[in-house]
Amino acid sequence: MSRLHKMSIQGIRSFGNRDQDTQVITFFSPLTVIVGPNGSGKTTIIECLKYMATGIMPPGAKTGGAFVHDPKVAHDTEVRGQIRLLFQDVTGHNVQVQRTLVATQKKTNISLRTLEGIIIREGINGEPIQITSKCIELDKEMVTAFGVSTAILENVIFCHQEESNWPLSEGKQLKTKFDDIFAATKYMKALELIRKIRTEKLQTVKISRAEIGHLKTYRDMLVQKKRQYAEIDERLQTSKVNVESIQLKLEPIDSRLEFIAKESSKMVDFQRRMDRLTNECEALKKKIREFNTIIDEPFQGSEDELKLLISNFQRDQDKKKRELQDLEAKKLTTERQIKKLLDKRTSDTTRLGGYEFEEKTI
Ligand SMILES: Nc1ncnc2c1ncn2[C@@H]1O[C@H](COP(=O)(O)OP(=O)(O)OP(=O)(O)O)[C@@H](O)[C@H]1O
Repeated sequence: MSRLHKMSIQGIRSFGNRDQDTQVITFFSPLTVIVGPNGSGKTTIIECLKYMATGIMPPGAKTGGAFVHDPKVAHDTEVRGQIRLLFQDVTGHNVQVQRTLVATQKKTNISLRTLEGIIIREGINGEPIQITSKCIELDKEMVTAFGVSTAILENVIFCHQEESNWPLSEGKQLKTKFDDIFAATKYMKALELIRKIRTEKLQTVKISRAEIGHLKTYRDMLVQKKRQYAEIDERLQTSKVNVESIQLKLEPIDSRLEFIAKESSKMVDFQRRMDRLTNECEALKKKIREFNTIIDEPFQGSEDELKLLISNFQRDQDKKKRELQDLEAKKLTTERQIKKLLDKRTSDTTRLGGYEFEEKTI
């Protein structure tokens, strides 16, 4: 449970803005009674507590600057109102908060501005940790520290005396207050949102169920495909083993086939040679037959004797060729001599003709 310890007020309503005007209120447990004559500042203390806890100023304070000590009363153009509160938060740690307001006297009115607040917390070892915080964040921090909602702080705990009769007000107003206090509006909105989200989620569930149905079919198909794949893979592995053993068996067959191919190629060459030789043989046989028709008396001797005979024949032929060549050379020489003699006879005949002509003319 949170608990108030002390609060100092300076420059708020009737509390002056000088240092010596600062008032410190110490709160007692379980009860603190604030007693004083009218206008002495009892309501101001409650307003200060409410402002510190919630950041909510009394009605009209923002526009008129009536919450801060009046600059006219202080005979100054600017008055700084400062409240400090020391309390124990719901976790049992001491927290010190400071909020500052500045009221400036303008020509016709007073303007009000809020300075950044300060929170000082106790660290793990009791050392103070200071955090400067923007007003809105400070308000949230205070709600957390007090462990009480803003609506309860505003309408129940620090309720302004002029508004304290709200439990006796009309039904609608009363409902609004209760809605505020119990944050019913938020709950209604939250419920509405939950219903909306539920509908959406139900729709999603419906779609998801349909998808699950499809996915189950796909999963079954996948399982079946996987099984088929495993079977095929197993068959493939067996086939691979078979292929390997067949390849091993094929190796000698391959080398045998290679050998056969080489032999076959040799055979083809041999066949070609044989064909060629057969043709040559046939041609020779034909020639022999032709020779046999020419030869009246076939040679009866051995091959060597024939070869010798042929060699002698050729030698005779060569000799005769040489004799023929000699004779032809002689013939040529004789022909040249004849030609010379004929030429000489022609010239002699011509000369003789000339002599005969001379003789006749003489
Ligand atoms: N802006 C201001 N500057 C200076 N003094 C102010 C300012 N606003 C209000 N006051 C003074 O503060 C006092 C009001 O104090 P408060 O209402 O807290 O007294 P109270 O003790 O609650 O009185 P009551 O018993 O009548 O409710 C008045 O005396 C008023 O003149």
